[in-house]
Order: sequence, then structure tokens, then C-alpha cells
Amino acid sequence: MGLLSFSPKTSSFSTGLISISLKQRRSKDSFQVRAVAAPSEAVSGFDEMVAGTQRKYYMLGGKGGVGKTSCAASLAVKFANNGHPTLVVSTDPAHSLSDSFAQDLTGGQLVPVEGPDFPLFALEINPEKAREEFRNVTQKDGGTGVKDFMDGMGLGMLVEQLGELKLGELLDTPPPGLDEAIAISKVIQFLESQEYSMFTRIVFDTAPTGHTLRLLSLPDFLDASIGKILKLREKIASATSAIKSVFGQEQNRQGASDKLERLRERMVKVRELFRDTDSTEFVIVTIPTVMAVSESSRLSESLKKENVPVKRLIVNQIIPPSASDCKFCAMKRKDQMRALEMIKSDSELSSLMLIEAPLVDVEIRGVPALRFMGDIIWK
Ligand SMILES: Nc1ncnc2c1ncn2[C@@H]1O[C@H](COP(=O)(O)OP(=O)(O)OP(=O)(O)O)[C@@H](O)[C@H]1O
Repeated sequence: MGLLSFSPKTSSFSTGLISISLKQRRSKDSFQVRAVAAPSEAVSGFDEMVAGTQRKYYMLGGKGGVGKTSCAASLAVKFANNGHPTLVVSTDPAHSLSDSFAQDLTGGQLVPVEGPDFPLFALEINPEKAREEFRNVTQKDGGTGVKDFMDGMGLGMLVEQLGELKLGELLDTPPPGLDEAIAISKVIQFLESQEYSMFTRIVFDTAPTGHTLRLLSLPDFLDASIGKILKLREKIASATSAIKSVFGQEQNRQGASDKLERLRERMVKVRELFRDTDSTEFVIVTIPTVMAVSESSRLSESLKKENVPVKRLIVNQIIPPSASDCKFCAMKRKDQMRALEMIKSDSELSSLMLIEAPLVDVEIRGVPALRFMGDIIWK
């Protein structure tokens, strides 16, 4: 039975034996973590992930509650501790980065995370704010704005075409994934600015599976919608050149058109980013249950169909072999082993690099704990 120590003074766990089942004892200035079993060797190919200074994006996603945030945050800490200025971004409308790092990272701005050796910043995208901005741009220039404008001008024949866009409806009752698409396009907007040029690793903590699947098709959908709006605008502009002078708004409208065009370009970039094998990888996180494995298999299939690069599958929260005589633990573990076998024979998942991460008996919160978890998973 080995022992791992953590000292807040050095903010690190001692190296050596890695634990699966942990018993935590807190004292005034230190706590110890008792290791009762050694984990199966997880090999994530971290050397390949950390190599090079070219910017890389890692998107972690999967079913709700499987540990996406913990895995994403631990990967970000690990990158930062390996010399990469790193940005961790939450695009999940229900953010939990602040909880995971045990620091206030809210506000929709870059916030420095205290603890790692190299700069680590976090960004929780505020989906409501981002959606509001999106709504302003599209409505001003394309959504209800265009509809009202056309109605007013008696250009009824174009209204039918506008109906196809369903953009107003989309914004009033946003489907799952829209917030994500907007959030990621927002991130791309950020990344174009100088302030963000320092980051060589960007880790996304994404929303649960359903949102991700929807998200994959959204950039195409929005790109097409915005494209249609722009075409409509052109038609209106050419059909009503006289109106322009009456309203004297040509400059404003041109500005709004440019904004819309930029939004569209960003959507195209989102789509490209998701499919760029040189810079991007989607890491699926799951737990060893039949339901989670089935969902992960479907996610993997959809990602591949969309040409999104997927190489790694983290199976999180694996119960260690029962050292005691706990019947519940033994049964649960047997169940989990069945799910693991299912992964190994699944046509989608078996080809992925399998990273097994143990269930630890302390909550993973704060940089030292994330560093500890990262050292188990990412090696
Ligand atoms: N390997 C693990 N061992 C013990 N606890 C874990 C492990 N992985 C995650 N947890 C705990 O499980 C809870 C959920 O984890 P996390 O927030 O990372 O999941 P999530 O998939 O991001 O959830 P959501 O979909 O709700 O955002 C947290 O309390 C976290 O500390």
C-alpha cells in the first residue's frame, strides 16, 4: 500500500505510485492520499499531444456527467505545466469550469487560472450574451428586419423565400447546439485578436452529446441561412435602388452586411476547425455503462461521418478491483468490465485509443487535484 502526499506549500502531489482508491486526510497545512491499488496503465499518447508549438485544439465531449469538465480541465493544467500557454474554454451552457478549478472564472472574459507553472487562462462563454449579439446582427440585417422591410416595400414575392430561413424561429426557440455554435464562433472571433495569439493549446469543454451532434450540422445550416439572407439583401438592393436614396441608409446597411458576412465567415471557420486533422481532435469521454458506451458509439459514428478527427476515448470512473470484501463494489466492477468488453468489440469504438481513468474517492476540484488526475490520464 503506497502513500501519496500533497503539500499546499509546493502545490503538488509527490510523484511515485498513482492511486485508484483514495483516502484523504486533511490537516492544517497538508493532506495525504492513501493508495490502495495500482491502476491499469493508461496510455494516452500525451507526448504526441504536447509536441510542437503549432496551435492545437482539443474538444472534449460526451454524455452528461461522465467527467468531461474534469478531463478537459486536467488536460489544460497538464499542457500548461508542460510549457504551453493554454486556454480552456467552456461552451457548455451549464458551465462547470469554475467549480472544477474552484476559482471564479465567470464573466465571459479571459480569466487567469492560479496554480499551473505556465499561463493558463479560462473562458466561460456566456451563451445568452453571444446569442443576443447574434440576434442583433441577424435581425438588424436579415431576420425580421428584412421581413419588415420587404413587407413595407411590397416585395411580397421574396417573403416566401425568407420563410425558408426560419431564422427568427431559430432564435426564439434555439435548438440544442445553437448556443454551442455561436459560442465557438465567438471563440474564433476572439482568436483572431492579438490578445489570444499567445495560446498554443486550446481545450474546449463542450456540452453533452446531443448538443454536439446538432452543433456539427449547424455551421452548415447557419452558413446557408446567412448566405440566403445576404442574397436576399442583394436582390432587395438592386430591385429598390431608388429606395436607398429615400432612406439614406446605405452606409448603415452596408456596415450591417459586412458584419453578417463576417459572421458567415466565422461559421465557415467553425466548420473547418472541426475537420482539420492537423490541428484539431475531438476526444470522447465516457463511463463504463452500457448506456454511456452506446451513446459514445453513436457519437463516434456521427463525428466520423462529419469528418471530425477522433482518436481517443477516455473511459472514466472505472472502479478498481475490490481490495475489501465489498459485494456492491465487486458487482459494480463486474458490470463495468462488461461495458469495457463492449467497447473492445464495438465497431466504432474499438479502433480508438482507449484511456482508462479510475474512479477516485475524492472530488476532483482545484488545480492540485486536477494536476493529480491529469497525471493519471494524460501520459
Ligand atoms: N474519475 C473520477 N473520479 C471521481 N470523481 C470524478 C471522476 N471524474 C469526474 N468526477 C466527478 O464527477 C462529477 C462530474 O464531473 P464533471 O463535471 O467533470 O462531468 P461533466 O461530464 O463535465 O458533467 P456535465 O455534463 O454536467 O457538465 C464531478 O463532481 C467530478 O469531480
